Amino acid sequence: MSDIIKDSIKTIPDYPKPGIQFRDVTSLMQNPVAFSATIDRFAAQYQNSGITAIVGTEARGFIFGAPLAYKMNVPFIPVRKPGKLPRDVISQAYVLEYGEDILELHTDALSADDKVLMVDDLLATGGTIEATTKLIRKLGAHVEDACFVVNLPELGGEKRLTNLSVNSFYLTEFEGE
Ligand SMILES: O=P(O)(O)OC[C@H]1O[C@H](OP(=O)(O)OP(=O)(O)O)[C@H](O)[C@@H]1O
Ligand SMILES: Nc1ncnc2[nH]cnc12
Repeated sequence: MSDIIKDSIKTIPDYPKPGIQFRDVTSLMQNPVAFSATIDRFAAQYQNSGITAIVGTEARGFIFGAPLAYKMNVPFIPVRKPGKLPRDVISQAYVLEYGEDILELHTDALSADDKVLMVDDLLATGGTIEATTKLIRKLGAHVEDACFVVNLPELGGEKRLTNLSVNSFYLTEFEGE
């Protein structure tokens, strides 16, 4: 069956390293019908969910998180790579499918009253979203859910989120392709 979201995502073999099948959402963003369908499907999933803030992780989490926050009329909170946020921050180290890094969040961005939806383009090993979950919880806020355009089930991120007691939602999956 044709799926406008999955069909609009290109796969680039051996990028950025040999053995990685890179699922490229820039081709989805180039297609306005696919891009708006993506944001509309996330918004439909979370309408009436009581979400008070959306957290998106640099860089591709910004691309989907900011329009969703606009559509849901809630704040958009960026989680950024080190040294990019100007006020007081908390930090969290993490490991990726092809490297390692640190993520940061402004200390005044969230409070204990917040019910947070995390948004990213893709779930692979789950390292990025686990680090983002830890940052949000360090501020005392509640992680309500995580949503992704793409899940790569073979890389184990979904299991990692289950272990963290975080519900997850995906628009499409690539498995053995
Ligand atoms: O589940 P994981 O194994 O953590 O991988 C998924 C993360 O990797 C990619 O970001 P990347 O760190 O490549 O940065 P970018 O968004 O700046 O391209 C992607 O946008 C996710 O955030
Ligand atoms: N295979 C992959 N494709 C696109 N982005 C990614 N981020 C981590 N793994 C990825």
